[in-house]
Amino acid sequence: FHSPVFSLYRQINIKSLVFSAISNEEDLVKVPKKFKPHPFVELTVTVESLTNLGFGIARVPPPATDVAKEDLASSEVNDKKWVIFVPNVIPGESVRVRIYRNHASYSDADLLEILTPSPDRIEPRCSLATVCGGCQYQHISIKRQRRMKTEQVQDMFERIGGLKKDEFPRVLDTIGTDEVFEYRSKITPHYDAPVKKRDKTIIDPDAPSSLEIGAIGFKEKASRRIVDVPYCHIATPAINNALEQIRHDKRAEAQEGRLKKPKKGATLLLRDADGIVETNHTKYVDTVVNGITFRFQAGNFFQNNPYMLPHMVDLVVNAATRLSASGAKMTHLIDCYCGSGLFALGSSSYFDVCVGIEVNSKAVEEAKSNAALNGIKNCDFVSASSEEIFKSKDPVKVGDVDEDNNNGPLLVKDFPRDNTVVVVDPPRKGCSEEFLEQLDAFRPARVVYMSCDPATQARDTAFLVTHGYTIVSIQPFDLFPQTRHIECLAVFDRVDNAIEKVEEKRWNANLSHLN
Ligand SMILES: C[S@@+](CC[C@H](N)C(=O)[O-])C[C@H]1O[C@@H](n2cnc3c(N)ncnc32)[C@H](O)[C@@H]1O
Repeated sequence: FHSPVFSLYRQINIKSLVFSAISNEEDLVKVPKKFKPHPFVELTVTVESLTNLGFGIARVPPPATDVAKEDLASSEVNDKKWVIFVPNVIPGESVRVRIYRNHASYSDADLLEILTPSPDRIEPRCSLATVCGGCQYQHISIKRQRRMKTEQVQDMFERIGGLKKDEFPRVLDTIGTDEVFEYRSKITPHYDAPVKKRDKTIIDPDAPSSLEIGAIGFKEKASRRIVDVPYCHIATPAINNALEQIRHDKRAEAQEGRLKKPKKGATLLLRDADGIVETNHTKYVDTVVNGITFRFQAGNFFQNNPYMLPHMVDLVVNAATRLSASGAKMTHLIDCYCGSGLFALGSSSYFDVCVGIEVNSKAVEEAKSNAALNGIKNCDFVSASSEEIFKSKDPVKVGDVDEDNNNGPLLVKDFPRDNTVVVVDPPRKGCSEEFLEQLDAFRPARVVYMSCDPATQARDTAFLVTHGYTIVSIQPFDLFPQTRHIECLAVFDRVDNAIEKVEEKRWNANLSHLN
């Protein structure tokens, strides 16, 4: 197993550097030294779970000098156990590892040997899988990958969302398509600053030298170094067909002195839109999702798994269009963080009015053009931060409202809240408190929350639940098989009289505190 960092150290005789070599957990308990495994120590550990970055978590107990052996099982000692992160493992596996870096409260280790492999361990398809940071789970069966994703979401809603298991519906099984390789429609390989390559046959030191690009690929696991990736197994075949030529052309540009920024590294773009691979960020590409054509700049945000994408839109539409608990029909949709209009346009035929808001003005232009391109007249898009949506004094401009309901300008804050769904799909950092407070002040009948980071989604869930929303469903899905990434859709319905109920709960809590 390749070691990402400290490979130089590893070339030295490691054993000779370890002054108190510890061979396994049992020995560690006996070693009379200050607890913190020394770098280069080899240990046998059992993997308990995975971090959200896909590393295995193992813990070793403090040595016997710190704690009596009979107390080792106590929960207090459990808290004192030293945490070790190991790549390329599966919970339940017993593995042999070597520490290579100590942090204040945990260590990073290399995987040396798998002693008890998990029944879910499989041979990775890619020969770079243990090194390349692009995939974390190629050694795990897809069934187990998806089960782990469900468990991780459940854990985050309990731990970060502060919810008790019986206080919210069980997280649904992670769904995904059969395309678990060759699905990714955008990759962005990097290379570091090119180095000078001198022709060794020329003796003159001032003779011109050409530039040479080293690895072109993705960052190594737990390192900033780039791994050369000539073929990416999760990228679409069209991307892999183009990749060889693009790598060759870039290297030729460097050698012939044609690079635009010869002293810098760079990131390349390969965007596959329905089989055509675009490498220019500003060129427009077309892709069709559920019968709607989306035209956007190749470098702009667009969901990267065309196989899962139609299902993702269907999930949002199904959640958004259900009747409310009191039987009300949803007629108005607000798509916050709307990008080039995926959810607003994808849902538009089920609603009277849809409005999207997006901070990237280029994406808003695209969303408006996409509405026109598809003959959709009931959608408007606003270029502003989502925090502004309920403050907006600009009337919503949609064909049907202007022509048929000539009742004056329609502002978003005046949407009928009992018939309004707010879809949110924020970046990884989730929604700001300012946005959530406005959402709470508007109090739509339903919130449909799409997230690429269930940790921040769980945090925002805590806000919604304490502000009178109930969780209808939590559905993770596998947008990026073989990787640690989890996409998750959580649906919330407003509980009528919730404010009174929340106040009542707070009041009771205060009373019980007094008792
Ligand atoms: C995860 S993407 C979702 C885009 C779109 N829903 C889709 O699926 O194609 C998040 C989007 O939020 C936008 N964004 C980030 N912060 C924002 C903010 N404060 N207000 C509005 N949009 C924001 C980004 O530009 C990006 O387009």
